[in-house]
Amino acid sequence: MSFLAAALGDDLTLKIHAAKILVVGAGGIGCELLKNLVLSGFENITIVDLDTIDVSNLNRQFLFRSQHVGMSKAIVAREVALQFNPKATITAHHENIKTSRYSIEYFEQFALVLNALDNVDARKHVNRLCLAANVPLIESGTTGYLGQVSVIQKGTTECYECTEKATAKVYPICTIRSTPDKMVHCIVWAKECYKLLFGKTADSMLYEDPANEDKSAFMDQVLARDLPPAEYARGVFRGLFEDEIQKKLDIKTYKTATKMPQPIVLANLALPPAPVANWNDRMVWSLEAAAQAFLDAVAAILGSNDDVGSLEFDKDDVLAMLFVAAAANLRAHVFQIPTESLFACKGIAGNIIPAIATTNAIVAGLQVLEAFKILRLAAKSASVAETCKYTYCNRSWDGRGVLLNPVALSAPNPKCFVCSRQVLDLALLVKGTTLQQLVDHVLKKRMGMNAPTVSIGANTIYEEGEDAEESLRVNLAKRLDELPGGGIHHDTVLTVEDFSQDFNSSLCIKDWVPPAKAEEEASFNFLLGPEWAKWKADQEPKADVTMHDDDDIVVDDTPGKRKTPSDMPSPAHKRAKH
Ligand SMILES: Nc1ncnc2c1ncn2[C@@H]1O[C@H](COP(=O)(O)OP(=O)(O)OP(=O)(O)O)[C@@H](O)[C@H]1O
Ligand SMILES: [Zn+2]
Repeated sequence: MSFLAAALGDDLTLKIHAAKILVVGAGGIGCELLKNLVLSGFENITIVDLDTIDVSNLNRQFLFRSQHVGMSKAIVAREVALQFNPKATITAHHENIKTSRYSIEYFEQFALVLNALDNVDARKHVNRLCLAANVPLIESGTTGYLGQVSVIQKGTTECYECTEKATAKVYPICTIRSTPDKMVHCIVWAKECYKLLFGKTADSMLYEDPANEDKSAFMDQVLARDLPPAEYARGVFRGLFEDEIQKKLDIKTYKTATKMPQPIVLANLALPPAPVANWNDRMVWSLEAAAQAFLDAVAAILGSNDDVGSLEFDKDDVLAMLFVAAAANLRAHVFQIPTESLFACKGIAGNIIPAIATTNAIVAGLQVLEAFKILRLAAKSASVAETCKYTYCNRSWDGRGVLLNPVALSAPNPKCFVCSRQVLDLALLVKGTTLQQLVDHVLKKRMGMNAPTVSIGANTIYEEGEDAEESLRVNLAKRLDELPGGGIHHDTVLTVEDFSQDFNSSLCIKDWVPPAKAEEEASFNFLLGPEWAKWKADQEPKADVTMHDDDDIVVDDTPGKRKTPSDMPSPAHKRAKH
């Protein structure tokens, strides 16, 4: 430590010892970061992580060993890091950083916050709390060989939400529903199938009105929920992989296809006796094994889960993954697409890019260097924006022969609805939208709010959080135009607030009829801010413009890690629902 003190100087060394810092996340980056911080002389650290240690973490989260599997990441990370410097005070919390106890006042006690997270949602939340508490935030992320570190300070630098974090992939809906030609299409379909059978059925892209005479052949089997699980599983199998495919062949849906789909006749399969769940997950199943896995998974999910009807796919849920891998493989058999192992399916389903320990180590090291710069500044007149850098790791040497690229931090985006509090246009079909959809899809999922309050003028129509008025929940089921206080119409300005994040914004509603096709009826479309501006600009008459992506869907398979600029699709790419 004395060499370090000589290198850093007494002044900075003292500041490092005294600084109270918060680390959010004790995963791949967090373990490296905590180790670095302790070895750099930081002695007052709080670490928060909601997760427990999984065996798959051990290859890169070096504070953890096999005896720790199942234990809290934050608590084990604390115990192991203390061994590097027993004098340090490390406080560990096995909790979600979004819980109300981590309030703005809580954040105010820290000199610095360092993020080591893996999802955009938690990053947005910490971003808002750091802005509200006026504490500098050192943000980080890695995706395979790519990684970046940036520093956020209220009012002087870009915040985490000044630029759109656009990572969702877009697939044409007809490819998913009718003409898959890659395993990823089958997996997207299988995830929708999971929602159809075990989640919110009507929200699935595969759902069709049971009263519709032309509905797909599988709908009746899907809705026959009072059958015993094993019988139900066989019925759904026949509906999805035999009857529906045969029906489409009969009505010549595939007459121009180069490869004709082949229905799978369950009665003709010699199913293996052993349960497939015990097999090696790197093996590619035979058709019979995939069929058995499908039947087992459906029966097991129905038999073991009280939440059927509201389940959401999670790649780490063994039964959910078994179902998706089996359903995707069966569909791949039907469409003569090369099949994949459960392990490979999990990679595609979770959109996993393998984490690279070295990238995590580089990024965690860069975070500590930025922390040194911020502490050095404390008493001086220079600002974070002038001194700190946004640094990204390239995949290979760039034209100048560098792997690590430090660039100046950008100024706040004056159009940012978070740090510049701009009014945003929100276009949606007013008479086709409920308050619940607005709250779930726009306010929470898209705008990153945790406990939203919604008001029209002085009328609060909905609120969440501590002391929230429960009676307002009845408004969730109402259509926007039927809400109290005259309802929401074209050009109504809504105030949306989250007191826990010191966040507020105004949304100017634009009544918009999405040019949805029949397949899209079940999904909820909206355009927010720049997307609406682009939509309007695209409507201006132009010579010879081909609208090619009418029937695209956005597949929510966001890997959750922030990407480097070169890797980021443009915001317009994010929701190409034209
Ligand atoms: N809201 C949150 N509150 C606290 N910790 C969080 C929150 N969201 C994510 N984390 C933690 O951030 C860490 C991110 O680490 P990392 O990217 O290595 O993910 P992982 O879950 O360990 O690995 P993988 O996703 O590859 O299985 C995880 O330990 C995760 O539990
Ligand atoms: Zn911003």
